[in-house]
Amino acid sequence: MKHGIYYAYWEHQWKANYCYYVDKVARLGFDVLEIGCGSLPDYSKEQVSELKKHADDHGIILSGGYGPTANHNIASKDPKVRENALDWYKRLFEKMGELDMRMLCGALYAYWPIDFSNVDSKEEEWKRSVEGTRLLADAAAPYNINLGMETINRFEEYLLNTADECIAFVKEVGKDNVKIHLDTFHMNIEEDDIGTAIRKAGKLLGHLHTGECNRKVPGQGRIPWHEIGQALRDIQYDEMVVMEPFVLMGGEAGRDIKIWRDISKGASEEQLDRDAADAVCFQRYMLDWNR
Ligand SMILES: O=C(CO)[C@@H](O)[C@H](O)[C@H](O)CO
Ligand SMILES: [Mn+2]
Repeated sequence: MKHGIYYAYWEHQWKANYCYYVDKVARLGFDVLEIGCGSLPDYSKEQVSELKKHADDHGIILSGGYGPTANHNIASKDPKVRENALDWYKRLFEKMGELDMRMLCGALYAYWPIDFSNVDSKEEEWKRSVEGTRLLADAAAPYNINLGMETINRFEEYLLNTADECIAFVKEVGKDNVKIHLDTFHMNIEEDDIGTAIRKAGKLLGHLHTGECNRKVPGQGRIPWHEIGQALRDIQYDEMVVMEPFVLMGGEAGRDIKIWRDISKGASEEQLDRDAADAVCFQRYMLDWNR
């Protein structure tokens, strides 16, 4: 099991200087840095090789998170949008390949966060999404990239809210590199039983995000970590566990994640760092059955 953190814990925008965060997370005791992929297709050769060198020098694995914008919606009603989205993802996969990135996760089956004033019937959306995801999977396969279909709560998404829905979706897509991606924050809202959801996902679970009920770092809240650790052991989960805390107001991230108060309580960067370092120790202890 590899333990990671999403860079946006420290940031307000959906892009950043990832070299800085590679250095930081290596120092704090992580194995993985998850980066926001929105800016990657436009990276120059130099930017790619600089980031790759940082990651290699620090022994950090990079994974990719992406909340697709509406113009990157692979399930859009508009065929032109779907076509442009696929082209954009192809450029992304090429860059991810150069960076040795093997996981892209998020609401890749549609876009995020959803504008609920403009939704189609779930059945129609699902059908287009299955087709679009198959195309994405075929484009990602030559680079050995797995796609994590993130199961997201009802206030942000409407296609995949529960593990059951994600299992059905991934099975229908039927591509080896399309995996289930669960997130403890969303599961806390939607699942009857978090352990059961993980066990049902079983070998199809390809990625896991962690965070408390209010998106603080693991260990500062009331998510049932013992139950999750037991379920991960039951399915012998051996992929990445990436914490995704969000505690800062403002910017694109504050708006999309809906942070309307300073959850960090004015924490300095040093304090955020200490909390992350404590959280990764906690997460290894609670979840890593193979440690
Ligand atoms: O859990 C979420 C959203 O609530 C994320 O994983 C999201 O997809 C990512 O933050 C976008 O970059
Ligand atoms: Mn998540």
